[in-house]
Formats: sequence, C-alpha cells, structure tokens
Amino acid sequence: MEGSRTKGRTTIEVGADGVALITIINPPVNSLSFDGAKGKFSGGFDISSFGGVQGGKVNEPRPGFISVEILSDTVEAAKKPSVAAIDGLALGGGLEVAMACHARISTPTAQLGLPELQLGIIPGFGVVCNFGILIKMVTGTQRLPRLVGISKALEMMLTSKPVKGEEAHALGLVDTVVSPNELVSTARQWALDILECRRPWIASLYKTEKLDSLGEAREIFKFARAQAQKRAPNLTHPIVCIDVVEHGIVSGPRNGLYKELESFQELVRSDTCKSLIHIFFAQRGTTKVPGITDLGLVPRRVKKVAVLGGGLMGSGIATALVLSNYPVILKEVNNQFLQAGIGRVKANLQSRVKKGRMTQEKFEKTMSLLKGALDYESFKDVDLVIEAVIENVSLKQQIFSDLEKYCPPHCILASNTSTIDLNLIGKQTKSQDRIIGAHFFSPAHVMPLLEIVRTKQTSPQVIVDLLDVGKKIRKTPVVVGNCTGFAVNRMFFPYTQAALLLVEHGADPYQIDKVITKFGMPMGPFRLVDLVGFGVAIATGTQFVVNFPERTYKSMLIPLMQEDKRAGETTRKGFYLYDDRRKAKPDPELRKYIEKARNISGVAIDPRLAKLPEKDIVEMIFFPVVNEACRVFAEGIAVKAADLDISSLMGMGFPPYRGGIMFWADSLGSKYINSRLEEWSKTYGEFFKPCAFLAERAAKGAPLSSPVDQAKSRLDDANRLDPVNRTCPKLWKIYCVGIWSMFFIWWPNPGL
Ligand SMILES: C[C@H](O)CC(=O)SCCNC(=O)CCNC(=O)[C@H](O)C(C)(C)COP(=O)(O)OP(=O)(O)OC[C@H]1O[C@@H](n2cnc3c(N)ncnc32)[C@H](O)[C@@H]1OP(=O)(O)O
Repeated sequence: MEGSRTKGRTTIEVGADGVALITIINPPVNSLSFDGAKGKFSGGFDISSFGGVQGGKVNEPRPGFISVEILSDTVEAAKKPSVAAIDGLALGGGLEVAMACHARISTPTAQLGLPELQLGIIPGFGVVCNFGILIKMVTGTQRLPRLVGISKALEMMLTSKPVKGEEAHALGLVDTVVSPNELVSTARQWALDILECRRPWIASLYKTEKLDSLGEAREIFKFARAQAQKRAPNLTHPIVCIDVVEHGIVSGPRNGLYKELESFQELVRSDTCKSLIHIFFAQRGTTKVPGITDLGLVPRRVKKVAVLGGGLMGSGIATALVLSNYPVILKEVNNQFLQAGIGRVKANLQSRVKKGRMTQEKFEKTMSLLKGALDYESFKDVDLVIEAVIENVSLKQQIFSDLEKYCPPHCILASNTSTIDLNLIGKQTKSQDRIIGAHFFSPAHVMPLLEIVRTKQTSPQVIVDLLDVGKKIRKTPVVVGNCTGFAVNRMFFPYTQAALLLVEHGADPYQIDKVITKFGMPMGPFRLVDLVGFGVAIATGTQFVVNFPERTYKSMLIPLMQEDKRAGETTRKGFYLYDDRRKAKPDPELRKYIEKARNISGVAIDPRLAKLPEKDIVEMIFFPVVNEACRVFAEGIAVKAADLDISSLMGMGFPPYRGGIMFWADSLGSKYINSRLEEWSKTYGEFFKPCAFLAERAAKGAPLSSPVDQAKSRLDDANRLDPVNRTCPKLWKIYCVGIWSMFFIWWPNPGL
C-alpha cells in the first residue's frame, strides 16, 4: 500500500489451521490505501488522498484507489473464503472490504457504517484499470442494500450514522457477534466452516432475499428523495446516492457500478466535497495550537468542577459537565437562585429522558453528580471553576479574588464572559497565568463550540487542560485571543449590521432573510434578532460601538421597535409576528418603523436595492463578515483561518458544505471581494471599507486563508479599550442603543 502522512502496512500470517490472518496496520484509524490494527478494522479510505484527485495532481485511478477495489474484488471472487473480523471501526471503504468478504464477525462495540455522504461523496467507486477496462464491479451503494435491505441501507448512507455490532447482526450485516477475545478464533473457524461446507459461501453482491419488489423499491426511493430534498435542498450528492442505489436495483449491480463510477468521479471534484473534506480536517485541527499543544504538555486530570451562577448559561455548562461524568458544584448567591439553577439542569436532563435519549437510571446517576453551594467551603478541592454570572466587571473581579482565596493553587479559573476583558476580570489577583476564557454558546449543553480565550499570561498548561476538558464534554474547542466578541461574535457582528443598512437603503427584510436561508444559514439576520431578543442584543451590542466606532452602522430600527414593546419572539412581535407555535409571519406594519429609522439616519432609498439580485444580497451580507474575519485573523485572534471556518459553522450555522467563512471567501477570491467592498463603501460608507489585510491580499491576488506572515498577535492588546473606564463618546452614546450584536445565540445544529 502506498503511504501519505505515515506508513501503513498489512501483515499476513498463516496459522497451523491453514487459515491466513491479514491485518491492516495504519494508525490511528487504519485508513485504507495508506498507512492501523489495535482494535480498529478500518476507518475507511484515506481522506487526505482525495486532495490529489481534486487538484488534478494525481492521475486517475490512483493505485490506492485500485487497491481498495482489487482487494474487494479479489476477495469476493477468490476461490478461498474470506471472513472479516471487525473490532472498533468498519467505516466507508473499511466496511466495503468487509462486505466483500464471505462472512463478517464483529464485537458488540464495533461500529459499522458508510459515512461518505458527510464528505460530499457516495460510498465506493468502481475502477478502470490502466488499459481502460472495467475491472471492478460493485461496491458500497450496491452491497449494503443487498445485505440489510433498501430502506435501512439508504438510512445508513443518508445519515452517515454507523450501527453497532448487535444492531448490525439483527440487520444481517454481520453474521455473529462475539467478544474481542474470541474474535479472531471465531473468524478463523468460520472460514474453515465455509470451506468445508458447514456454513454457506455467500457473495453479498448476488444476494437478493433482502431486496423489496420493484414497485415497493420505487416508493422507497421516492420517499428518500423527498426527505433528502427537504433536509438539504442545496446538496445534490444525497440525491445522486439514491439514484445510484436505484440504478443498481432496477438495472442490476453491474450497471449500478457504471453509474457509481461516473458519479463518484464527478462528486469527488465538486465544491461540496472539497468544502466538507476541508471541514473534516479543520475540525480536527482546532486542538492543534502552535506553540501550545506542541510543547509536549500532558493535560492534568480534572476531577471536580465548580460553576458559578445557575442562570441559563451556568446551568447549561453544568449540564454539559455532568453529562460527561464530571462532579459539579453549582454555586449561587441565595437558595432561591440555587434551586432555580438546579431545576434548569434537571429540566435539561429530563428533556433527554422524554426524548428517549437517557434512561431514568442514568438521569438519576447524572443528577447525583450535581451539588449545590451557597459559599466557597466546598471549593478547596476543585480543579476547574467556570464563572458564568452576569456581565458586571466589579462583580467578576470580586469573584475572582474570592476564588484565588478559596480554590487550590493549581485550580483553573475560567470565565464564560462574552465581552469583558479577561485581564480586567483578574486585575485584583496574582493568578493571571491560570485565568482563561471558556466561552460557551447557548444552550451550552447543546451547542458544539467552545471558544477558549487566552491572554498573554495564560499558561500553556492551563490551555492544554481546558482543551482536554472541552474534548471530554464533546465540544469542538477553538483557542482564540482576547478581544471584544472574541472570534464568533466579532466576525458575525456585521451580519445583522449589513442587513439593517440594506433595509434602510430600500431592501426588503423578508427578501433578505429568504435569500440568506436559501444560501444555507439556519435563519436570516432578522429572524435571528427576533430569536436573540432585542433587549440582549442592544445591551451587548454597545460593546461594539465602543470598540469599533468607525465601522458600525447606526440604525435606530431595533430601538424604535423596542420602544413599541416589540422585542422579538418572546413578545410575539419583532421583525415578524409569531403565533402560539412560534411560527413566524411577515408583518406589514414593519414598513412604518423602517421609514422612521430611515428618517433618523437621513439616508435616501436606493432604488437598486429594492431589486437586488440574490447573489448581491448574499455578498452584501457576507462580505462584511469576511472583512471582519480578516481583521480577526490579521490580529492573531485566530491563529488559523481554518479555526474561523469552524467557528463560523459551529457558532453561527454557516453551511458546512460551503467550507466555512474563509474557505468560502477564498473560493470567490480576495480580489473580487475587495473590489466589491470598495465599490459599496463609495456608495454606502465606511461600513463596507475593506480592511488593510484584505486589501493587501487582494493586491497580491493571495488567498485570505494563507498564514499571516508576521502576525502581530493581539492575544492581549495593551492598547485595547478598557470597557469599564473608557467613556463612550457623546455622539456614540446616542447611537449605542441602536447597535446590537448576537451574543447568546441559539442556532439549530448546523449539520448537513
Ligand atoms: C472507498 C470509500 O467509499 C471512500 C471512503 O472510505 S471515504 C472515508 C470514509 N470514512 C469516514 O468518513 C470516516 C472518517 N473518520 C471519522 O469519522 C472519525 O475520524 C473516526 C470515527 C474514524 C474516528 O474518530 P475519533 O476516534 O474521534 O478520532 P479522530 O480525531 O476523528 O481521528 C483521528 C485521526 O485520524 C484521522 N482520520 C480519521 N479518519 C480518517 C480517514 N478516513 N482518512 C484519513 N485520516 C483519517 C483524523 O484526521 C485524525 O487525525 P489527527 O490525529 O492528525 O487529527
């Protein structure tokens, strides 16, 4: 096999029973074609190898590709029976190899699945050999339906979700389930039994008993297409997958192959596939922080955590922690607040029980990990404290002084602040090296992102420790520098600002939301403000006008509406009207507020904006976001552009199939984005003005995501405005209430 990042190999060992044991060894996940063993069958084809095909650097078919197919083909067509012994993972190409065997034995914990759709491709691919002759027949899209039936196969492929050993057995995907100790011996015996005709010799490709009648099959395909269309209207590869499976059922597996081959080759070069593969590696890359995670530090064990504040955020954080078996002390200022906080954690967990995702027994065990406290007595053996009280600097300063007194010296002191300078919070302590930001997104037990905010003084060990806790509570941690809004809230601040600007200049808010949703966001900017609530938005947004006055668009639209008791979804009236079931309906009255706001701003209607093409709407909303993301990157707040891609996906719901904000921007080109922003800034002002970083990259024709050469890291900016002592200029004070942002955002899961 050919190597890429590391060298992989296979071993073959013939035992006294005459059975040959082939072992794939290619850590960490035994990916195929390149370089694993140790409890993992195979995590599938080496995803990093797709880049070669996409970039045209590799002639097709790559030998690695062929190896999968040849292996598959050779194995199934061989005169000797083969049995797959599956422990750990059998995913993608890994399961395809297993399905080509004449029997499959697995352990109960083994995971079997075809997750290729999460990468924008379909399972399996046929191969044309050097002479242009089709040598390989059928793979994943063809065998799985023949083993488990069409409906289940489609479900497994379309959701990319693996099944465990027992379920795989019940489905007919594996022949028996045994303990890891018996796995190899059972598989050996099974091979001998097949050879000596004590067990059937089955080629999965030719199995038909699990296939539905043609009429029934067509109904299944029709339903699956409708579901796929509804779930991800911008994606074509799920539909292609259904087409390929159908083709194999209707026209026979061999014809299915031709279609599969053709489709795979097209899909692997698609923007969707490139974006999703980028996301796959970017997500795994967030825990690799140059200068921190490469120091050889081992995360210390966090055995007990304290959470200060049992409000929405604090209770969500406590829920996330107990769910991952961390004993938690929840501290509040009085018994009433404490009981309310504990009640919220309970409700979060009960909702899982109601949905069948947690047993009553597990619920009780999880709840028993939570203890309430009204003082710091029980803090003497905590390893991590996460403060999640209201955004009040002096309160937080007092808390951190107390924590320094009551917690052990090794304890990590984290704050969930979304706006306040961490240095300021720790100003009255001597513990700056163990102070860190742990910025969760609401609801904290659901949202996948955790911004880990470091200051110049935060010690690498503390960062490594929090990264580890983040991973253990199943978050994707992104390490960022200390600045207003950190990465997510800061780069998405212009999202709604741009929308307000467009509306005041004549664009239709409902049209904007429609276009932005069609682009792939879970909701448009106006629907989002309604969800966030005008009060929170206005209060927190003030930080942006204080810190970035030159590039905030000052609209009075939201404050005007709030004055009329329209404060968003909670008041059933905001940009939309809401019924009992939270269904949003446009409100003709909105026009009145827009006109008022327009009069205050003194802007004139631009007739072009009323008829803005969809592409322009998308660009006018997102290019300012790209512009701010460039500043965040240039300032060293984010160390990798890919971290901003992940932050945009998980913090804001940017569509993964577009690869994240910076990846998407690069697909359009820095020159183009810069020229568009320049053009708009001439007409609509500073808000659109491209930053120096963007202008520079555009001048060089360079991608926005390539590393910043001499990044002037602003992990802790001494010149940064002190949000407490700095006075807001008078003029701005007038507008502060008109500026808002998007803290405490709730987004639906931004999956595919
Ligand atoms: C021929 C076929 O039709 C085509 C294919 O087979 S396409 C591939 C199909 N397989 C997949 O999609 C599986 C992708 N992998 C995963 O879902 C998960 O990595 C996993 C469930 C296998 C393991 O998860 P987990 O234990 O949490 O480890 P995770 O951190 O994700 O991965 C460990 C390392 O293996 C790498 N890796 C995982 N799967 C890989 C793959 N298929 N190819 C290359 N590298 C892979 C990861 O990038 C990571 O590398 P890093 O340590 O340098 O960051």
